[in-house]
Amino acid sequence: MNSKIIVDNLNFYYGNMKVLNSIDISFYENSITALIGPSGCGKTSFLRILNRLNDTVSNVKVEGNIVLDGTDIYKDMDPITLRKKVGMVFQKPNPFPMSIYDNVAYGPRVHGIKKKNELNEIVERSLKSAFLWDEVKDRLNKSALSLSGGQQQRLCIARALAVEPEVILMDEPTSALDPIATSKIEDLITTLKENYTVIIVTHSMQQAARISDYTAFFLLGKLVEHEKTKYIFESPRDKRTKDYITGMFG
Ligand SMILES: Nc1ncnc2c1ncn2[C@@H]1O[C@H](COP(=O)(O)OP(=O)(O)OP(=O)(O)O)[C@@H](O)[C@H]1O
Repeated sequence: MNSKIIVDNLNFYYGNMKVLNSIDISFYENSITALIGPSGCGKTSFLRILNRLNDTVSNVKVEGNIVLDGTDIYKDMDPITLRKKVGMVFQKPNPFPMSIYDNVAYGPRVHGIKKKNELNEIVERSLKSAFLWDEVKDRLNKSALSLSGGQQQRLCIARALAVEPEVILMDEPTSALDPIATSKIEDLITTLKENYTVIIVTHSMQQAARISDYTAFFLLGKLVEHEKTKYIFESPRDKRTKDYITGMFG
């Protein structure tokens, strides 16, 4: 079990407000980790720290070390390189207002790929990996906004995959979707771990239990427990974890 990302003694502040407190956690290669916890406990802030999305927010402070494959992502890596390695999928599907093809080709073009046949190959491969190819192969030049919500979210996953990241962050990627679309995305996430390290924020205990290998329970800015998902759900060590997953609070 190789650690892909090691977070060591992370503190995070919005202004004077400390929202993450002494977080130590590792994320393992080819595994899915679910981040769970009540609203406001800092899950989204934590996820955004992992690809430096908070860089643009004023008055924030990050303390501690976050190391990706041996390199500190704040001290020794620029955000562009980081975001190529660490992709993100958001809660609400957010395709760009352009064609399906151009959405997927966007990242590779930004990174300098111009040859049509190379782009065609990346678009097809990414859409296939996102389980969307068969549904859109005959209308690649149609607007991405013409797709259903579930298709749009799979397109956003294809867009993230197109730059060949190593880690994929997902912030409640199914919360805006119906059960059928959710189930498709869950199947897709499960296949992604063959090639990627996946970290997903979810409010659904069932989803965490269904798809993740590891679960991390956050409460009031602290990491209470991080274990194999099976242990978190069958025999949590901490009473607060047990209370949360059994619906006693949160
Ligand atoms: N841009 C911001 N500026 C100031 N405070 C913020 C900002 N974003 C979040 N916060 C605060 O930081 C804390 C953690 O928020 P965060 O969104 O990370 O929690 P969360 O666990 O993801 O919540 P939810 O499950 O509701 O999405 C909250 O108290 C929130 O109000």
